[in-house]
Amino acid sequence: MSEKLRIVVGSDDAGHAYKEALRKDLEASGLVATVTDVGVDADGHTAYPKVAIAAAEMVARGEADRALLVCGTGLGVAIAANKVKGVRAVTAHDSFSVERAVLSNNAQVLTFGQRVVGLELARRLASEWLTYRFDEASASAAKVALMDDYENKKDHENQQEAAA
Ligand SMILES: O=C[C@H](O)[C@H](O)COP(=O)(O)O
Repeated sequence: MSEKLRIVVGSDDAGHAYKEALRKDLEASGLVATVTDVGVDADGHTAYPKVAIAAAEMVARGEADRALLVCGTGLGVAIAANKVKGVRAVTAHDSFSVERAVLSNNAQVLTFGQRVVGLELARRLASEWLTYRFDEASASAAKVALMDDYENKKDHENQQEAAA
């Protein structure tokens, strides 16, 4: 396996228990370089977009390699993280999707729903997720690049519009 990952974890109150368990697993795994917890704490009522965007921005700035986020369904944190430029976030509750999220989509963000998936499955999926690395030389790379191209093109158009 290639070098150890820097991972950021986060959740809203609906995902707090899983986030805590997953953070402890990551810390104990010996397979990650750093684990950064962006909240929420046990009494936290921070809305899921705030936590998800904070984590995704760390990935976008290059301060973390990946993020693992939990809310009630996993959906809200994925939607919010995907608003951050350059970030690809997916909700995945099965082994094959977790594998393809990395190997096909180069998704840096994986999300779980505490109200959807069992804790032991989430823990297993997170440990599998750690073992995958996207191959920039794979046939999937050109497909992922199409998303970046679109994002960059829209950015450029918006900048031109703003300057006009
Ligand atoms: O996607 C959103 C999450 O499931 C969140 O934890 C719960 O959001 P809600 O309280 O708006 O249903």
